Amino acid sequence: MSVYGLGIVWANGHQWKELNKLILQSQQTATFQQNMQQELTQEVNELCKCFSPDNATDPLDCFYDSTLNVVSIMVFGKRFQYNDLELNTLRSSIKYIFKNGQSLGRKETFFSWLALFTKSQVNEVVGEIDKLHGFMKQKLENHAMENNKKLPHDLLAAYLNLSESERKDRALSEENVFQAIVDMYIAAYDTYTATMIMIVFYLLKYPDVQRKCREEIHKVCKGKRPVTIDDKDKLCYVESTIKEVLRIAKPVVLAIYRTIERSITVEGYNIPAKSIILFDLNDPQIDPTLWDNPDVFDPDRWTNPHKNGYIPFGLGPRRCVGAPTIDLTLFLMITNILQKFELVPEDEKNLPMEKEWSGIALFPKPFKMFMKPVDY
Ligand code: HEM
Repeated sequence: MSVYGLGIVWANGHQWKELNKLILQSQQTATFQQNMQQELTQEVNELCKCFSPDNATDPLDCFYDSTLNVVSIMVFGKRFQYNDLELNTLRSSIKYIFKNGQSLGRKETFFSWLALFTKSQVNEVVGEIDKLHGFMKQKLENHAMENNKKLPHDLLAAYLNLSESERKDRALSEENVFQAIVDMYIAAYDTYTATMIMIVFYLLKYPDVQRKCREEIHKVCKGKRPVTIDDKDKLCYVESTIKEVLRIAKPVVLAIYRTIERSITVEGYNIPAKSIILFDLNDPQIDPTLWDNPDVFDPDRWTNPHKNGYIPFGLGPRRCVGAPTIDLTLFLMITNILQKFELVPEDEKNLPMEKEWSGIALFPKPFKMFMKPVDY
């Protein structure tokens, strides 16, 4: 199988536009959001079972599995059980590709990558991608049999809902869509995991912020009902806390690189055509001309909405294609965890602010934590 030029991340022009439209549209239906909410409620319950009130646990592995499940809900409409065979297959393939072949789709990087790896290693990555395409094909066939075309609540259903002629377009061929799905898993793997872990880290580091979040949740969601999408506007302090972590901790620092077609001049510097541009998403988020005391973690700063300088998901047409859902997902995951559990660090004196760079995202240094049930 050749994977050159397939998928969304390394595509341009018509192919990129069509895949971007399909993925964004699939997230916009009310049925998508309802299904997301339903599946995430289960996801939170299962994720919390990985933790205990008495034994401290490192959250990393569970959070990686949870990331795979978030993308699986978006794509297939369903999460997997943590011990499910299908999740094991997905995990091992994504991990392998992530470690060994992130830039496989791009020809020039593919060749420099080839120089570093033997032919059999290259074949192995392509083999893993091939396996994933087979997995997607099976899922697509199952979806077609389930006949849920009328109310699509995931990407595969939205794809099946396209007309015959739309699917004849090469940009929306099965193998292109399957590779875009692989791209989604790869794009989410470190970014979403690092973001969840970072939010939890700040809640451990700032127990007063955690307490205020929980108080707000209990006040708004009187009784034991789970937090829902409709509560989003009412839980302003939790929303502000999530935003403030994304601003100050910048789990994802760099946008994906772009090339420019024509030469341009920026502040007196000439940038020639075909230059590769990589911009730093962190800089505007801590720019003292845009933010008061930018180095201070202060969720209350969001009481006055900020328009400029907040770009954790990138900007422009190539902004993160998962962003509309991720905003919702982070909210539902964090609120539903905090509603039921107090997050307690194993050692509160050992939560250093230094971060570890994975090559894609910034993670806190490893830590362990307890989850203690709270009365509500
Ligand atoms: C909190 C979690 C996430 C953060 C902070 C994040 C951030 C980003 C950023 C900064 C970019 C580059 C944007 C640019 O170049 O301007 C990006 C691209 C992308 N993200 Fe995310 N992302 C997250 C989660 C996800 C998830 C869950 C998915 C998949 C479902 C996803 C799919 C993608 C894809 C496919 C691209 C490439 C888009 C393109 O090439 O047009 N991301 N993301």
